Amino acid sequence: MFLRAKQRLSSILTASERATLARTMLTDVLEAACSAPTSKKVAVVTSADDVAREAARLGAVVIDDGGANGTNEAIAAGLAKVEKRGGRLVVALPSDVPAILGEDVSTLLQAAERNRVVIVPAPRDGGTNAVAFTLARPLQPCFGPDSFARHIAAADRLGIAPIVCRNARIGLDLDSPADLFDFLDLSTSTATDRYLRSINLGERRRCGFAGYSRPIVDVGAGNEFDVGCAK
Ligand SMILES: Nc1nc2c(ncn2[C@@H]2O[C@H](COP(=O)(O)OP(=O)(O)OP(=O)(O)O)[C@@H](O)[C@H]2O)c(=O)[nH]1
Ligand SMILES: O=C(O)[C@H](O)COP(=O)(O)O
Repeated sequence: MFLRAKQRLSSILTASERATLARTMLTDVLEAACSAPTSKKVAVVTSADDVAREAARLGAVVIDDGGANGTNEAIAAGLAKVEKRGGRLVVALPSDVPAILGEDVSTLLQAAERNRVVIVPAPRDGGTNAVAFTLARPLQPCFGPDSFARHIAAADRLGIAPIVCRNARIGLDLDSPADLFDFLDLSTSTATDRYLRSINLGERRRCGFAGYSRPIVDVGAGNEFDVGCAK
């Protein structure tokens, strides 16, 4: 439910602004996923009616996650239904990475086609912002604290050396005020950028959120490739 989303932004956004941001980010992520030349179908996994309505309006298939408790249960519910409908290759994305481009989704699908498991790290917190894999050898979703390391271990359990795709657009999930400012600095042509500027977020930055510094978590060496940032 959009109104329950993005609680970590409560210090800088009102409840209504957080709900609008969540809905707007979903629009950007779905637009990118639907525009990816190699993606066949886009599904949104949710049990929230407002999210389901918005996803359907944006042309996505809606999969009811049966009230899943958290990302991992939701992804598992979604994968089960995608497989039943004949799905073969999937990219699992959160809805809070609005800088993502259609070509990024295609890159993940093509890499998963070749290598069977692709992991996109969230460099700021050791998390994971996307995984792609074949349903013949599905990767266990391990989202949560230190999920990047846990996804690497899950690929290892499959006997697969995953591709680590370090993509600055997908790697920026909007959880904190600093993430919002970093996102605005990308100056993307997204609905999320237009929305954040429409509520003068930059002004709030000047009123006391300046000077944010952020540690970068080293995701370690490996079978990696870098994708540049959006402009
Ligand atoms: N279907 C489903 N998706 C989820 C769930 N939890 C997280 N997600 C997805 O994962 C993304 C990233 O999760 P979070 O960063 O924790 O998003 P959030 O819960 O709105 O953020 P906070 O309230 O600040 O923790 C969300 O934008 C959703 O797309 C869930 O319980 N069910
Ligand atoms: O690794 C994860 O679970 C994702 O990056 C989401 O993490 P977050 O809840 O901190 O956004």
